[in-house]
Amino acid sequence: MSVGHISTPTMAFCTRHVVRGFSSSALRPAVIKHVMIIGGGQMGAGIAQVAASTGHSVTLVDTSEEILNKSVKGIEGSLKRVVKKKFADKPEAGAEFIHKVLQSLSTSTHAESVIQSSDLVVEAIVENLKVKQEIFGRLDKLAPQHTIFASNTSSLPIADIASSTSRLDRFGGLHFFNPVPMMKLVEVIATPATSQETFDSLLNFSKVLGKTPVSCKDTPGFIVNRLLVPYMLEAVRLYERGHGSKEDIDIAMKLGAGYPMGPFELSDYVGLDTIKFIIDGWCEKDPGNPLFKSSEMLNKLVSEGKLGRKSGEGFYKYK
Ligand SMILES: CC(=O)CC(=O)SCCNC(=O)CCNC(=O)[C@H](O)C(C)(C)COP(=O)(O)OP(=O)(O)OC[C@H]1O[C@@H](n2cnc3c(N)ncnc32)[C@H](O)[C@@H]1OP(=O)(O)O
Ligand SMILES: NC(=O)C1=CN([C@@H]2O[C@H](COP(=O)(O)OP(=O)(O)OC[C@H]3O[C@@H](n4cnc5c(N)ncnc54)[C@H](O)[C@@H]3O)[C@@H](O)[C@H]2O)C=CC1
Repeated sequence: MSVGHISTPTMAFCTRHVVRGFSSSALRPAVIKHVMIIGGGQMGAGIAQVAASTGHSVTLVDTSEEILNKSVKGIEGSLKRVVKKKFADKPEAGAEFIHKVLQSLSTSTHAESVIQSSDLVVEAIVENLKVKQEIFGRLDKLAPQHTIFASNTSSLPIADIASSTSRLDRFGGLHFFNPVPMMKLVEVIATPATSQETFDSLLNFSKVLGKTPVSCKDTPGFIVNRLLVPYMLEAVRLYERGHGSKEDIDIAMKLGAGYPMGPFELSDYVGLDTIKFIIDGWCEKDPGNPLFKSSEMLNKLVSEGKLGRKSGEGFYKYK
């Protein structure tokens, strides 16, 4: 399926190679023009939208046309919200902007046929190490030398994901926040093997997207999730202990701590499956750490398919 027309792939490295191990005359961050985003869920669709809105040609990849149709519908809806503000007095310019963004966006169920023209691959599929390794390992064999790989993982070590490829110097983390069009932060993660040029390219790319990047080490949860996820789990445990209703806890953290969403609203927003993957993974690695203890309530909701907003029910019900 094609939403828009992809222009002829731009070989951003036609003048010089910029990654370690290449015959580069000068080491400079790469110019990233064509981006492949793998995973058209909440995060992948948001990243695709922002990248297509900032002059990149973008291909969004997922496993079925049905999912991709839904992703594109979501992007259209989000673009309308953006345009309502950005072009408040100029509806025609707003409509033209949406048209242009959608022209820069195409979709595919076959990453292999897109990889040759990709300067950057951003993976935003399910939070599962084996699945992420499998997809990167497969694409690594087909990707041009210059192509940079990045994962949007919330919690998995970037080095573990990268280990399925032969491009350790051209592999890093690009961790976006939900909802991507609104959240200004990107955590840029370097492993010990990530080259400076790759890291600089990822920093530059984040800035071109209009985001503020921060530099992170490849440690569990990087910065934000290392603080945020134990907080969300502690809220669930507080509720499990009967020390507050979820509604009161949410109100308390919004009005008492100035958070835009309470911990239960935020957990539903992020996705309970994602939170469970994160906490289970950390608990497995560091079982004695009380901050990484799971919750029976969370496990039960996930086992019942109550994953939060995306499934219609989590801690709360959504229509
Ligand atoms: C798990 C991980 O690995 C990392 C993570 O992502 S952790 C999660 C991080 N995210 C957060 O903490 C989000 C916290 N929540 C918020 O910041 C806000 O509640 C929110 C921005 C999501 C929504 O804001 P709100 O005031 O509650 O709701 P709402 O009035 O609908 O939206 C506010 C504005 O955002 C815009 N907006 C919200 N979602 C949008 C989207 N997906 N696309 C475009 N615009 C959007 C709305 O159009 C609205 O604009 P106006 O104010 O101009 O009308
Ligand atoms: N939900 C959140 O708030 C955040 C999530 N993340 C991370 O981003 C990633 C994606 O999360 P979400 O978008 O929330 O998940 P999601 O469940 O909304 O979307 C995942 C998408 O990946 C697709 N997918 C699964 N396997 C695939 C494959 N082999 N090839 C192509 N597509 C495949 C699924 O069909 C689905 O559309 C996870 O690693 C998560 O930890 C990062 C920041 C915030």
